[in-house]
Amino acid sequence: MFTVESHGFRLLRRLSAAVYGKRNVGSAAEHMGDSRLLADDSDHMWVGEGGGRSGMQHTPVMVREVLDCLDPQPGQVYVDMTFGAGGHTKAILAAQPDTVVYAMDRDPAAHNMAQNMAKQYGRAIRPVLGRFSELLYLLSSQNVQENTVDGFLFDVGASSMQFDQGGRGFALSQDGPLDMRMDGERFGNKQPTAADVVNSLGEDDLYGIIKTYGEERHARKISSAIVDARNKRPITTTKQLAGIVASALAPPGVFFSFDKLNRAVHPATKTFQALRIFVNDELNELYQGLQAARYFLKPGGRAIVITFHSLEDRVAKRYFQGANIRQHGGTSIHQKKREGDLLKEEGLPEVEMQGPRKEWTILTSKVMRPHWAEVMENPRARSAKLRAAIKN
Ligand SMILES: C[S@@+](CC[C@H](N)C(=O)[O-])C[C@H]1O[C@@H](n2cnc3c(N)ncnc32)[C@H](O)[C@@H]1O
Repeated sequence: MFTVESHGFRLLRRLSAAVYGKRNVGSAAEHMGDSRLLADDSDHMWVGEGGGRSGMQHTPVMVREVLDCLDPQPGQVYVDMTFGAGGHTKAILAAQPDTVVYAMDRDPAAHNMAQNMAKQYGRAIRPVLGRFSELLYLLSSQNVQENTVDGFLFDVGASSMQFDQGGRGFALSQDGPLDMRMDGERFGNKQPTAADVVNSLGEDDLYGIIKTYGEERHARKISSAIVDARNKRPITTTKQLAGIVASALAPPGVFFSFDKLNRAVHPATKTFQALRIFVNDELNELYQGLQAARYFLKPGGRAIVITFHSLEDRVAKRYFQGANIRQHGGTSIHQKKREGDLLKEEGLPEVEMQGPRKEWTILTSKVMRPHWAEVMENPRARSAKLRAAIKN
């Protein structure tokens, strides 16, 4: 299982160091464009991707529920931790124009959008470029003090804009360099790409990533197929990887699962998701972001987290419950055993437990899901889960 400060985190740091020292695998820029192996190379937006047609702007999810939970009041201060295309930020400002929203995103393209939007909204939008894990530094350097913010919103994962640009390497539906970094540009060539991961890590590590972050039951077959393929030539494109995974699992053209909306799921969907989560260290980022948000929230301030994946949801749920995120709770004994075997913890410091006084009052005793009408309108919303809590 994913554990904060876990195997995955250390593996990523090790790989970063290796990439920083020497780029010895085909870089994402060496785009070779092999589409032969992909079972279907039509311009179809596969399940698990942005959920809209190419070129579409990101449609914000669960806007009404976000506003109900935040309940914005005049003079309040919010942090939109995942600005994206600014849909939620705009909704907050439309509901209550007399507020200030710090609009944060790690992706420089999203940050540019925030800067452009700020030109229309003036001081109501304050763009911030960076990661959740940098929040303490970033907000402090804008003179935001401890216990002063009224609300934080996390709408995690990747945006439709990220999926829609083949050149960024997130999408199964479009050929492009196998990159997947949300903020690769910020760190030059030092941060590992998905191509670095599939070409450099050992088979067991690949298995661990695909199994853990993709919750993929065919992880062993896939990791072995990746290693076989890369021994012939480096894996550098999204279509190449999608084809390798599809060929490992089924004859080309055969899709054996369907989503809730009865749409075919590409066999490589979970592998792509796993690589994206790993490359961007998404689970550790969320956990660190929640901790930093707590520091800045006023007592009575609210934190809202929208997730699209059970592992992310588990981080939010357990964090609000005050559980020790490094402990394996809330899963079956078999899952605990599998997860424990998969990623063994190494004596790292314990995360602080909630003391006798609860740190959060949970607003969503039952996780909130989007209304079916929203899902019909915006299929990307189908797996969204919203949790909200008040800082005590
Ligand atoms: C689902 S989109 C958010 C969409 C947005 N709510 C809207 O309405 O347009 C998620 C965004 O969060 C950003 N993001 C993901 N992880 C992040 C992190 N650790 N730190 C900062 N931004 C992050 C991504 O770059 C992406 O733009």
